[in-house]
Amino acid sequence: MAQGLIEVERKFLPGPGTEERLQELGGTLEHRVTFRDTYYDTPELSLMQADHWLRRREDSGWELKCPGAAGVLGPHTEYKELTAEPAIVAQLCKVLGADGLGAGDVAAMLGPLGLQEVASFVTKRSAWKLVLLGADEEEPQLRVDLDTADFGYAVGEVEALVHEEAEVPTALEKIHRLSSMLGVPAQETAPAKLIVYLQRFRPQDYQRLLEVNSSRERPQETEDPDNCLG
Ligand SMILES: Cc1ncc(C[n+]2csc(CCOP(=O)(O)OP(=O)(O)OP(=O)(O)O)c2C)c(N)n1
Ligand SMILES: [Mg+2]
Repeated sequence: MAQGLIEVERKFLPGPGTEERLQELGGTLEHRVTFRDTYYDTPELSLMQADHWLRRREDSGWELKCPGAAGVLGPHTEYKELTAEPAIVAQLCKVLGADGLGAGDVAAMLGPLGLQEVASFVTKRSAWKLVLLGADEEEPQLRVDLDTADFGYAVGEVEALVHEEAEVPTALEKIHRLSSMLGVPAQETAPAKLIVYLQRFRPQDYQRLLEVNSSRERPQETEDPDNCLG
């Protein structure tokens, strides 16, 4: 993946007819894949509390999701995805206030930054792609992932990857249009697999995150010092 793409997505609860509906809408199944994600944070969950999400996906490496301009306002989310290890380490140092601690690959920095495993689970995913009828061929196609985690939670996401903030409104319009064609209720949101994992297996951590989220306000025009856009 190119460095620093912006992932705009909306999660939903899939039903038994979701795959059939995707086919009716002209969607094609790209692949079915199984992977393990392991998430890392400090014991106080400093990254998650700052809306940063560090994980290693088996066979594809490290990724850090950092908040984009829209954050988690509304039924969609917007995150910048860092996959180059030097960029991930630099952002981790910035968020954790460890500037000057050094550089290195992510694995080598886990100990010095006090990061440890907080969750690990396997996901079975069917990955679909779809171009909405009438859409300009230059415009990004949509992806729909239908995931089932090994602890029994199923969630779908309609997603677009864009290069610039200016492309986000168009992507969002398409995401909402496709979600509605899939029968997703306008205001429906579904929690991420990791959030459900924490709720079930690390309830104290989950509670800690809830408290931060309920007190966090992310007005769209306010600059966030930890934002990794730009
Ligand atoms: C309502 C709400 N949703 C998401 C978040 C942020 N968040 C929670 S966990 C989390 C990290 C996991 O993101 P997710 O999209 O669930 O991962 P996955 O679909 O497996 O990976 P992909 O293949 O798409 O890269 C985020 C960003 C939040 N703070 N609040
Ligand atoms: Mg996702």
